[in-house]
Amino acid sequence: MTMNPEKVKLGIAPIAWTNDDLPELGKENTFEQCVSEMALAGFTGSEVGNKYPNDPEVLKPKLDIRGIQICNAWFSTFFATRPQEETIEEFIKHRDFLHEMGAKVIGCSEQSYSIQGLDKPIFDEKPEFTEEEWAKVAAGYNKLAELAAEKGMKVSLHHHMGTGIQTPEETDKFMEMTNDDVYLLFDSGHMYYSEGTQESVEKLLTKCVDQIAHVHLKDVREEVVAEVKEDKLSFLEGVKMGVFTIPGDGAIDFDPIFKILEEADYEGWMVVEAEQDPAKANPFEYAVQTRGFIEEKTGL
Ligand SMILES: O=C1C[C@@H](O)[C@H](O)[C@@H](O)C1=O
Ligand SMILES: [Co+2]
Repeated sequence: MTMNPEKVKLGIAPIAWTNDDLPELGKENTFEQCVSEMALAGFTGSEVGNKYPNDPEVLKPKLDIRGIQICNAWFSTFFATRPQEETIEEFIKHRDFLHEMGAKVIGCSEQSYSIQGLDKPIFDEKPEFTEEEWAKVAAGYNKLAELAAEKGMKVSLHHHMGTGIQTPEETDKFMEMTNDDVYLLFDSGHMYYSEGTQESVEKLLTKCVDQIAHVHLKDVREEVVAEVKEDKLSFLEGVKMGVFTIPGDGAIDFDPIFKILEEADYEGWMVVEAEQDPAKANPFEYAVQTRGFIEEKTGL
């Protein structure tokens, strides 16, 4: 199976070098080492990490010289629990920064009541939204889509472990409740982690594929998921133990994932986002390994 390199671009996230959610992981890795190794491993896109210069005039030349483009950056929304204007105000700043950097997509996650950064068992205490909260979230994202369109950009929702939009049913509900200009950021690792089956990943992907604006590729180590469940561990404890890994190194079969995207004529970025402890999983070596895996599977 081959994917069209004119349509599908490959990026990698800085989270494997320095983890912004767990800053002690990879604190020794510098911004320049990170982006140099991304380029050396054969990637042309990156998301934005905390160590990246936040002035586009400083950041852009440092990426241009390495042949790297910014394709997205995480944005947290709080529509269920805070006044809409608060999220909107922050979103406009974020949108304008990404627009200046040349990105076309803004990947957002609804973080009201999220436990992803808390010391709570990830499989037992995820939030559930009331119908009233769902309505606020949907209205908020419809507004973000309009604001993104002002700059020719797309807003996309990242379904995420430990949030109110984690499972296939919740993701589906979100997509049904929002307008057609609200897109999905599909993350293979989060869907597999939530449901534990290849089938659920493929089913959601097939159902939503025409609404996907951005893809995060990550794999899952099933034996670590079992420990997380058994010992009632938090999301970040799971990350430290290696619940996520690079595509090709875990339980997920990526052949059907690439096939579904290709058959739907997916156009956009696929970003390897495999957060692990860099002391145990050398980020450059893992980047090179997964770049080879993706080339073998897709021809990209
Ligand atoms: O897109 C993501 C951003 C990270 O901060 C997050 O926790 C990770 O798991 C992810 O998928
Ligand atoms: Co992700």
